[in-house]
Amino acid sequence: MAIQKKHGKGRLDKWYKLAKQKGYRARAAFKLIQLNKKYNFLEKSKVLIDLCAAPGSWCQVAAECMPVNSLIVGVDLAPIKSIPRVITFQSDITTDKCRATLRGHLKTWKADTVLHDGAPNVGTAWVQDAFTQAELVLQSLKLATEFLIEGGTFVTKVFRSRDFNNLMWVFNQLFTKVEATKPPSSRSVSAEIFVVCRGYKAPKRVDPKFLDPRTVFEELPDPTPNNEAKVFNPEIKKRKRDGYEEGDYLQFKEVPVNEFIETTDPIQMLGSLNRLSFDEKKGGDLAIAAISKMPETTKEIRHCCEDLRVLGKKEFRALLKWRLSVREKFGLAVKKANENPEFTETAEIAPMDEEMQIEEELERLKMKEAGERKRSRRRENERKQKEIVRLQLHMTTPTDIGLGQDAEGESMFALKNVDRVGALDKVTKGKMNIVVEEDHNRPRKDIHMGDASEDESEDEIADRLEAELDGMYEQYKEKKAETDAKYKAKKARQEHEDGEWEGIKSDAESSDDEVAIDDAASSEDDDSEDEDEESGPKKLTTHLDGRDIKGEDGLSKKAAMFFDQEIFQDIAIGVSDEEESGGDDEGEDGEDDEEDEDEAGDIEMEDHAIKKPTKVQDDASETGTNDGFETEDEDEDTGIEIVKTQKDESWDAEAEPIKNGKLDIDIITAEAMSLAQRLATGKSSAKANAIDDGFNKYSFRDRDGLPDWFLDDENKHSKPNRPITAAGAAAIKEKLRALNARPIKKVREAKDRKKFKAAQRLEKLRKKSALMADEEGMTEKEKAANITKLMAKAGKKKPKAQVKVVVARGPNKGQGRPRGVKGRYKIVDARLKKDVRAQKRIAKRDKKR
Ligand SMILES: C[S@@+](CC[C@H](N)C(=O)[O-])C[C@H]1O[C@@H](n2cnc3c(N)ncnc32)[C@H](O)[C@@H]1O
Repeated sequence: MAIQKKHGKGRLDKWYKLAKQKGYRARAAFKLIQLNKKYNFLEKSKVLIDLCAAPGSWCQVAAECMPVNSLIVGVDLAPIKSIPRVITFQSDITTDKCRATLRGHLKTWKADTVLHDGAPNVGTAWVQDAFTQAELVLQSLKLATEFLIEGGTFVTKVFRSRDFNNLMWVFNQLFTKVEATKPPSSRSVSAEIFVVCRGYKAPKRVDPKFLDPRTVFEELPDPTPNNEAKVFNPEIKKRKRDGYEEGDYLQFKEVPVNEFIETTDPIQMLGSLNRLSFDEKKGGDLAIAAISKMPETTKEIRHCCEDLRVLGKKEFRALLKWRLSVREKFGLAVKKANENPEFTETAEIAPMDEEMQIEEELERLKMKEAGERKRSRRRENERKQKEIVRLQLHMTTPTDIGLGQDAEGESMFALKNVDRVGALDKVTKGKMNIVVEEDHNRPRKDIHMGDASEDESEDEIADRLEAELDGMYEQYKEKKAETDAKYKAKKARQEHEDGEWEGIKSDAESSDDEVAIDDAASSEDDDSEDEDEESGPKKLTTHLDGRDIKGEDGLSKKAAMFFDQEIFQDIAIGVSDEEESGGDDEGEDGEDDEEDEDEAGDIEMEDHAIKKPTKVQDDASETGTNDGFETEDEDEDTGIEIVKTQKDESWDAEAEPIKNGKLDIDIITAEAMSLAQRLATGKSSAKANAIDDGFNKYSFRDRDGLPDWFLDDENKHSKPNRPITAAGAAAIKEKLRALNARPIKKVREAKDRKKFKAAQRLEKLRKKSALMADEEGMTEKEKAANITKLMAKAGKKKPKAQVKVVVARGPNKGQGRPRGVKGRYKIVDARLKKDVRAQKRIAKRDKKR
């Protein structure tokens, strides 16, 4: 049974083995070691409390890392075998008795660090367990607030559950720096995460609500970005599960259109139905037939009735107007006020105009919709919780569920993720109070990104949705960067090349769940409020604006920078100029940034890059190092890479690229090689054709104002298909073969070392000869003979020191230098020596035969 359990969680992993080797009582030791490596809190601590310490591996680590004579106190429900330099006792950390015992041990001292690795036994009821664990965390925090010194550190394990954000918020209220991190030794399938809270603020009085699980983990009615701000709002009640109406299990709802005309609550109908049917068999035949024939019942109205769920404000308005006119024709009462009985009274007193009426109706619709959204969110949360349970049972992996890493598709389209962005960012930075203020003072659109605000115009809504989509895309990119090393590398390259990434990057970082958790505190929590105010959409706008900055020539900033390079000094840029210069200056700053090409006036080879002049590549092995050329990572999208040779200082766009019948440019893709070969034929038609080819559907794409996600997607899939000739492919193959044939770096370095040593020896020799030449007591002949001797000696290889082979014998064999052996020696096994000799003998005998 025990063995099974060990295998069950993959316990016999490297950390388990390492813990065994090092004598730690649990593999958990490495979690603390790794946390301490990152944050260095143990070395600075003199007093430490380890809550939930059994079997005691954290205490062992603390005893190793903390200064001698430190006080370490460990407590657990389970007994802890004694550990040198550590005081341990058995108690429940949620009890007063435990508190009193701790006080007894610490006397008047304060703890520099409080550790908590407590976990109730995680079984099948994971959701319940997670909650109890969260309660344990709060309990340990309570003890920490009592025993920690100002500036002290609290390290706790937390499970990534729905209470996680609430806990983070509380930590942020009590500590200056809070970071959540998962040490490498923590199993990836485990939902545990460690939160390191540094700089205890030691407030005079801690609001008991901060430490009361009932308030902290209270379920929120509306998981909008600022929901955590309402954690302590006593008015918030638990969410009610309403589910489907009794007996109503149909999701698609349809009623005959005449019911809509007759109803007194049309808004309710529009909000809850999917379709208004004109099918005469389904409703009052006559009424429907009459409605159908009316001129007011236009094609558009019929179309709107087909699917109410996809309608917008405008269509609803049209339907309501149409209903009124049909009612009028039927001689039914047409109330100017909202016909909902709820509002009838008000209508009589102060009749609203139609516009206001519609607005109000729409508002109600919106509220209803919001309710539905909430319900679907709740269903989604429940699904995730089930997934977590499945995860605990090893039926799934964390990436399958939304634990900070939604599946790609989900993260792209789950609007709620965007909602969380700002909230979590602010939660982790402890700025919830600021959010609350903003909530009061600002229009809702800044905060409730997911819900439409009443005052928003259609344009504003569109803008907001666009910004949300941009935000989601940034988030998606961040997540992708976390999991996809290739993507990360590409992004890093982009960042390196393009300072414009900065804004987006920080924005996205702050918007990412995981990143926010891991990096929140490290990214300096002192961010000013102003920075907080500049949330998502604003920064995104900055980014877009930044990209649109035009250079003097009307080029984009990036293109302008590119053409600022020396090699373009003499080249006039633009379509006409290009023609003037014979069409040779077709390069441009390729990579992925096709958007620049139009602005730069470069009409061709959009993916191709002309690199800044660098040195020749050829005699790299000669020089012994690869400093003969600049190493550039090849981007998958890069086309041509033209490297200016050292000799050819006068390289310019018009220089002849063919020398001795060979292309004197460094081309790294088959497409580019094919094109270059075509051009290198020197035929004017080839050049003209190449230019003509440049005028294709990809050349003049208008990308102004298009969102990043769209452009990135387009860049990925919509690119010109350039022909590759057999000769072009062969040339590239040959190039690569030659490149591969070059000695590897290590060999070149070894050769270099050899050369360097030879030069050193020569220098020594030169000095000695000079001394000898100056010596007075020697004849010239003697001097010459001596110098020749010196030179001969220097040229000789030093004989390799003999290695004495010693057979290991006796009880102490293999321990220390054998007696009577001087110089280099090698201990061999007697058996091995005999075997080797026997083999040699046999080989000799066979040879003789
Ligand atoms: C993961 S283990 C701790 C491992 C420990 N950090 C180490 O390095 O050896 C979790 C411990 O929490 C303890 N625990 C759970 N609830 C507790 C409570 N209310 N009071 C004290 N200890 C508790 C359990 O007894 C268990 O030994």
